[in-house]
Amino acid sequence: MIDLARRLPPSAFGVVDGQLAVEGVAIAHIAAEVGTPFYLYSAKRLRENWRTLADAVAPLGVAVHYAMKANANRAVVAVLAREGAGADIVSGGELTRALDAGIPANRIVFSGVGKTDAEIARALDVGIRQINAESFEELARIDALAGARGVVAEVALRVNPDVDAGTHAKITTGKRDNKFGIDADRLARLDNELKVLANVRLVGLAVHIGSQILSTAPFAAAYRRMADLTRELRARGHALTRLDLGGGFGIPYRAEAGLAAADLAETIRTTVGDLGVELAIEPGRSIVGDAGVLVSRVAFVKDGGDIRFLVLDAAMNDLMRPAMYDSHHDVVPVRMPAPGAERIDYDVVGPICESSDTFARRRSLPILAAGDLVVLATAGAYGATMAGTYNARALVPEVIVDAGRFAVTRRRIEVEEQLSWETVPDWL
Ligand SMILES: Cc1ncc(COP(=O)(O)O)c(C=O)c1O
Ligand SMILES: N[C@@H](CCCC[NH3+])C(=O)O
Repeated sequence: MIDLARRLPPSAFGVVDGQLAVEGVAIAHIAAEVGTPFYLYSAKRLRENWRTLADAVAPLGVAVHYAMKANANRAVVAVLAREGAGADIVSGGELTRALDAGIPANRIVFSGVGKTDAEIARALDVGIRQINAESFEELARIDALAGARGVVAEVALRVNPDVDAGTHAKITTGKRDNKFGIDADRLARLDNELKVLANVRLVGLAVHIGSQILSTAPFAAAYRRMADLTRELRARGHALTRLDLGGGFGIPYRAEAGLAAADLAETIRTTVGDLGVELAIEPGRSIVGDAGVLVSRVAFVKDGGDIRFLVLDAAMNDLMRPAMYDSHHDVVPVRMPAPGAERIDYDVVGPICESSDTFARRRSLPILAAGDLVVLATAGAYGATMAGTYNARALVPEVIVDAGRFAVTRRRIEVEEQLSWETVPDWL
């Protein structure tokens, strides 16, 4: 129905009085109160995405651990916690945020190649469900820290299955030359390693091959590999009862189809469904991606001769993905153009002094003027969590809408406040 807004899910985004609205609330109204740029999330869409995935895998008994790195906003995680989400965390900070949102410790798993002693110790102290260890070195460290506490740590071993996920090179994680997990053919070492690690109980294996994967084939290959390895290790006497299948389920950023939850469920069923283990997945992007947009105002329309630049007040520090991965985000004007209105090509850029501060090149859009609002669509995942303060910019606010109400869930952190984070030593 909104022809410009292919990536704005109609259950959350619509047009009211010729203006883009979220859950019936005019985005221009929120922008007038909050100031631009800001992230805007729909609680309704978060719940919808959660239920679509959780319901699809429920018949297989799959636990869903939301990957906090995609969006760790307090209100966003609280919405998911109330839906019954567990969490996949990669830092002590994410542990704090997961617990704060009300996710029970026994539904939290901890991934990551470089966990610190303090992070492991805290995870053990609060009693999380499982640590996903990524190396034999980490296994030994967990053993020592668990021993010092008189507890036995439940650990899954993340395996690198050497599967090409067919995604962007910067977000692939399951190839042998990636830093993640232990090579499957080095698992033979486990038998001896575990003999001397009395404070670690190996409960299962874990895998995560990358992000924004749009076909089931790489998942099927990785999951089959995990099924084989689980059987092999069991045959060697390891009592494995769990298998963590990771996340990575791709969503549409342009015209492509996302990975359907039903297809994922079917892939899980046919590859690991009969393994007799507790299964889990770790979705991030597929839960929050299309539930959020970045709202920005046009600062200038600059005539650059051959190129017309749409200079926004949002920049790469607010939404890093285009600069980092050349990723596509639909740019959608908040005021709907008249049918048949003229369109021209713009390079959509931010104000930062880097050429990579470019959201889109040669993007066909209706004619826009300084002061107009636009949204960058599909920005709910890896948007605010990857934002920074480059060029001494403010950290942008985050706003959540639910059933016709909106609230600023993180306020803008102005540079004056950022100054208070730092001191100048008096001996300098
Ligand atoms: C271990 C782990 N689990 C889950 C995820 C979530 O991935 P996605 O947001 O693509 O679902 C990631 C990020 O790629 C990850 O590194
Ligand atoms: N940050 C990446 C995804 C990486 C996922 C983390 N393992 C993105 O925006 O697409």
